[in-house]
Amino acid sequence: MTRVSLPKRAEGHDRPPAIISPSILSSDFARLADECKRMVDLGADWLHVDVMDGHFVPNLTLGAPVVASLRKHTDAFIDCHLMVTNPELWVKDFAKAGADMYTFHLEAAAGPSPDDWHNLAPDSAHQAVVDMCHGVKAAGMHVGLALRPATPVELVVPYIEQGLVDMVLIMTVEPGFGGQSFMADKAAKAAVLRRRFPDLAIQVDGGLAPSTIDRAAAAGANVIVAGSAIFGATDPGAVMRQLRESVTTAATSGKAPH
Ligand SMILES: O=C(CO)[C@H](O)[C@H](O)COP(=O)(O)O
Repeated sequence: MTRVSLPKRAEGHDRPPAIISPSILSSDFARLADECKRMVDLGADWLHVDVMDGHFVPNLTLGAPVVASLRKHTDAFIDCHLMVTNPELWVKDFAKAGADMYTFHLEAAAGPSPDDWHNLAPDSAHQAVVDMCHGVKAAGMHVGLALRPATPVELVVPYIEQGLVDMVLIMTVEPGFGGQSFMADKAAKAAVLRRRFPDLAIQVDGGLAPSTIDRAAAAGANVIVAGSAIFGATDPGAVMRQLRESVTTAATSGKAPH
């Protein structure tokens, strides 16, 4: 059983509520527990933990032991983004550490070779990805499926249709580093999913800020990850309120996602 349920779409809204998930990649790791508490006190819904293995992406961050330490200091929903090859290796460790969401990359789960995802058919589910989804669920976490900027969004549809996925993460920068520029055309992928799946949690990650959020909100994203824009602000609470307001306004505008 997952520890916390995902919030549901309210009547009159065209998507589930806004969820703001500050990326701790931009925090002071030496003061991680305090930084996370500060974010939650200022209005963060989730805490986004970027796990990088130096292989799937050219950067190294942290693993399950850090999540386990953090869990001792917070009850907040811990939203883990695994930018790793072989994501199946770490499912049990992250579940034991207290992670709530385990988001892995379709490209990493599709097969042993980094290019295997090119062979996925858009209209059928691939067994390795299905097995990953079942494994994460069985371990008691929510299932997130992430896409690199170049990966077509249609590839995730079969897994959503089969009820295997709780959230899709659309990367709006090349994964690996905080502080990059937002790719607006990648945010538009959210509209493809939102038109078909009004209740799906759709996360966007990379370059989100008050200056870019409207594009992601118009496309139908509701889970917003932001690192540098929140941690680098003099008033992080105000930034989180702006991000939330943009998503809520778009969700009740009656306009089709675009
Ligand atoms: O996944 C990530 C990088 O791979 C980060 O979560 C993301 O880039 C957030 O940082 P910023 O908001 O500064 O772009």
